[in-house]
Amino acid sequence: MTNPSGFSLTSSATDNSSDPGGPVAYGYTPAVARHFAAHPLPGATGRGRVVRVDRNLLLVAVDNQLLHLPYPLAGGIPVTGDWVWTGPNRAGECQILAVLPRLSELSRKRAFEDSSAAQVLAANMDVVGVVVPVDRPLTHNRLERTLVAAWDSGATPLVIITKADLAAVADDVVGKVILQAAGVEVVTTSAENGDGIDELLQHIPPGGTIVLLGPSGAGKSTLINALVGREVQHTGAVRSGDFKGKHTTTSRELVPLANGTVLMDTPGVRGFGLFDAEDGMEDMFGDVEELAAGCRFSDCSHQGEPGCAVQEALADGSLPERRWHSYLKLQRELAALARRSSVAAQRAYHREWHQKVVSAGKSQRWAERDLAERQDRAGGKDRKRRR
Ligand SMILES: Nc1nc2c(ncn2[C@@H]2O[C@H](COP(=O)(O)OP(=O)(O)OP(=O)(O)O)[C@@H](O)[C@H]2O)c(=O)[nH]1
Ligand SMILES: [Zn+2]
Repeated sequence: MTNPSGFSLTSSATDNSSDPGGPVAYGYTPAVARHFAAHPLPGATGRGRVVRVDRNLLLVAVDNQLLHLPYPLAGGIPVTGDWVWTGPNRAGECQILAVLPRLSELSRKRAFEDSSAAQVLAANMDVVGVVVPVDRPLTHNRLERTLVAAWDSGATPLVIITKADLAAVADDVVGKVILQAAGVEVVTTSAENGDGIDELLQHIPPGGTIVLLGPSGAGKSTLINALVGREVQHTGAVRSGDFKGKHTTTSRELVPLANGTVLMDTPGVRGFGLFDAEDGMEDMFGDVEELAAGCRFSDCSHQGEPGCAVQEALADGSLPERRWHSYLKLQRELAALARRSSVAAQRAYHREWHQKVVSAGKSQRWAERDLAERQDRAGGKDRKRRR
């Protein structure tokens, strides 16, 4: 195989038999290999992942090298985390040929933009870590809305409590956050004394990518340092197609961690706009709510009642249809979260009650029988399903 641009082509699109092909240190898992196989591209010879986005060039891990490559001429604008097909251009230089469909994405969407105008910030995260410091916990509402946005990205949210060593406040806050997290898993960490770091890593699937979101001062940088402290040194030199042989050290936004997972540390993503006072999610639909408050009936369902301000605004175009639909969608998601939250609260209550009974010296069996009887008395009909 010729190697005109000075780097080795270690895989081929047509050879998907044995070699893993892609940049394994950057999250190239068997699932990603299948994603490539499902989106073949004639002429593609390399499989890469965008490690950092700069103004003029993209830093891309291609197979087992890091390369600076120009933006592709067509086929979408890559963002950090994107999987790309690469191959030689006519001059024989490596270039990005196509961006694969994203498995998840975080995008910033301002209140009055429609979704096509949303700016994608990062792609293909598996876990969105919502960082909540014990010394300044989020309000219930804000945590819920952040979790909605995290679910919306297509990744799995994980609530990461930081600074748990601040004992005076920790227990109280941890308990509250677990209830508010509505069934989303919660890990408690302290970068100060190293607690919970291993547990956090275990919540990332093998080869998976995690990104951290959280307000300024939440402890993200400190947590990242604790995670990267175990970083595998990447030995491949960075080489640019334009400056052959010129080696440069470079910072990366995707950082391979020692256990094979990948940390995404993209400055623009960290705060994610969610926590900015001016365009916080909380304020996103203030105008819609104000509008709805002007309906003739206070319990207006906005579905055709007389004097409905929402229907009027939709009719005269002052409330765009799409915006009304996103408002309804967010309301539905919040309602679903609230339902899950109360189920989680019930489970937590039962667990706690069991523990109290057991620690009082009674058997678990007795506790369960008694619980079942209490539920029967309370009108529960599901006794048969109980063991
Ligand atoms: N006690 C304690 N303090 C911590 C811990 N982690 C971070 N801090 C402190 O919290 C403050 C903020 O931490 P950062 O890591 O800078 O927070 P950040 O989320 O990166 O903030 P931005 O860079 O503004 O987004 C610093 O003073 C840290 O020393 C911890 O585990 N325990
Ligand atoms: Zn109405």
